[in-house]
Amino acid sequence: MAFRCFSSLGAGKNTLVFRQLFDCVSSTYTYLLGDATTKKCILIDPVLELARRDFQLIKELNLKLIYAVNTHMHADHITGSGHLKRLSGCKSIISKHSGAEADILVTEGDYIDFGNHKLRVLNTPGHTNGCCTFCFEEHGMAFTGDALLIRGCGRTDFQEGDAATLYNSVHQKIFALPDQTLLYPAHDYNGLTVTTVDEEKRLNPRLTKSLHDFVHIMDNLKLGYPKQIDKALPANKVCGLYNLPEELKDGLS
Ligand SMILES: N[C@@H](CCC(=O)N[C@@H](CSS)C(=O)NCC(=O)O)C(=O)O
Ligand SMILES: [Fe+2]
Repeated sequence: MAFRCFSSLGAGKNTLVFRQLFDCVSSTYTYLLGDATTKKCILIDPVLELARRDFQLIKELNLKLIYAVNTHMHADHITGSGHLKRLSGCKSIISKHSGAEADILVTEGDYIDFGNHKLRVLNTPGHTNGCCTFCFEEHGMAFTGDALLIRGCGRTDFQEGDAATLYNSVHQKIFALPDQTLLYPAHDYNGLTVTTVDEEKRLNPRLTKSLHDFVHIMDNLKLGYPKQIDKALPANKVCGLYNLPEELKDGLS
């Protein structure tokens, strides 16, 4: 399977290991965040079919995976969390409002620690009830899941989607972050990799509108359902290990 990989070190802090990884099938970004000093690392939004790729990279970088974190219960792909738990012994994390099982359930104000670094959890519902944005204040970064996409946002026509709730989440939580905050989404369908709070406040074609107009836009997107939704939702409710396709069961034990 082909995939793109982008990598960089965090500005001015040589203890951060950061990789943006991509799944071409679902256009999902997986983020590897590691602490070079303690070797502890986490993955945000891993994809089942690429869990071995991610684990191999972690081993090559001499890191130890401690958490597989999901920004929400994904509808378009099966999370790699369950497989990574088996491969590495890490723990899974998701919002307590997601309706999904995980080893650790988080909510607003909680922190996800990895070595000398930590992410602050913001609840940003609207695409789903359990959508979180993870703020990495030390490096001016935030991982927005499907709440905010680059020049777009998560759809609100299934799971517990609610356009007004999403609008308020973005305006009150994500747009309240410093303007230069780098925003990393869970997907991009146009080849873009990162944006900023300032860019989206000025240029997002949906979220620059009034609440009324935003709701109208979201009610009329007319998107096709994600191709993998029927297998992804039941699997992701239990960390990705339910009803796995036969070909993916090989090598999991
Ligand atoms: N074609 C893809 C699904 C695309 C899609 O619905 N993406 C979601 C995020 S994954 S739940 C979304 O919210 N999109 C918003 C948009 O404006 O595109 C597939 O078949 O998997
Ligand atoms: Fe989603």
